[in-house]
Amino acid sequence: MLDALRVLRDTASGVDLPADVARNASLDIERLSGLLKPYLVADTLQAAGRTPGIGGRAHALLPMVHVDEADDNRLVGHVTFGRYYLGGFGAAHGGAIPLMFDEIMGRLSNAVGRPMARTAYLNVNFRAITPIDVRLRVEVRHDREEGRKRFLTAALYDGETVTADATALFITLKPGQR
Ligand SMILES: CCCCC/C=C\C/C=C\C/C=C\C/C=C\CCCC(=O)SCCNC(=O)CCNC(=O)[C@H](O)C(C)(C)COP(=O)(O)OP(=O)(O)OC[C@H]1O[C@@H](n2cnc3c(N)ncnc32)[C@H](O)[C@@H]1OP(=O)(O)O
Repeated sequence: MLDALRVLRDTASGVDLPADVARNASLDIERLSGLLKPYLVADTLQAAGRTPGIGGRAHALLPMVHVDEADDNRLVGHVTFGRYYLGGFGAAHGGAIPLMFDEIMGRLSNAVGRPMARTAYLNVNFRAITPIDVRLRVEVRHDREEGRKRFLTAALYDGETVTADATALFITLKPGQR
């Protein structure tokens, strides 16, 4: 369902509709919302964002990063920002890129049984335009750990060009910390 929703999101972002088609589409989307509403649950029970086995953690907002290689301290994956993430002139929105970094760096930070950590900072440099609808490579490194602090770095590549890179600090939550 989320795959279909992603396709809808990209398609809806890319069209310019006549009014009658827009009205009919709105009615269909409202009908779908009505179909799902009886299944709303507490946020601690929802599938979205809490299902690691499903692409993008089943989180509808997240760009889908496919992991190609990973070990305890390094991850290589690929991502394609669809039309939904367009900022302008063929480039991904500058907010979508930190979103992707936070997610994939967070995933490596929390991997291999490391206890849950939260992002304390995420610094992103935009080095070149990040094109939409192009398969990009993302590389993440877990560089070092100092007590509760985990330092990670990441870069996003279009071919050999680094389009953005990031440094992040994740802090391990204390027992009982929410
Ligand atoms: C949203 C959570 C998602 C969870 C998903 C759940 C289930 C899904 C299943 C699997 C998950 C798999 C992957 C997850 C993928 C992505 C994860 C995304 C993560 C996020 O997107 S998460 C949301 C954004 N994030 C926040 O919402 C943080 C708000 N904030 C806080 O919750 C606190 O702020 C906290 C806990 C960070 C620290 O608070 P604290 O009280 O525990 O610790 P304290 O402040 O003492 O800091 C200890 C030492 O870190 C230094 N320090 C702290 N902050 C610093 C900074 N900014 N710069 C430089 N140094 C800093 C201090 O200076 C001190 O250093 P020292 O010990 O040397 O004095």
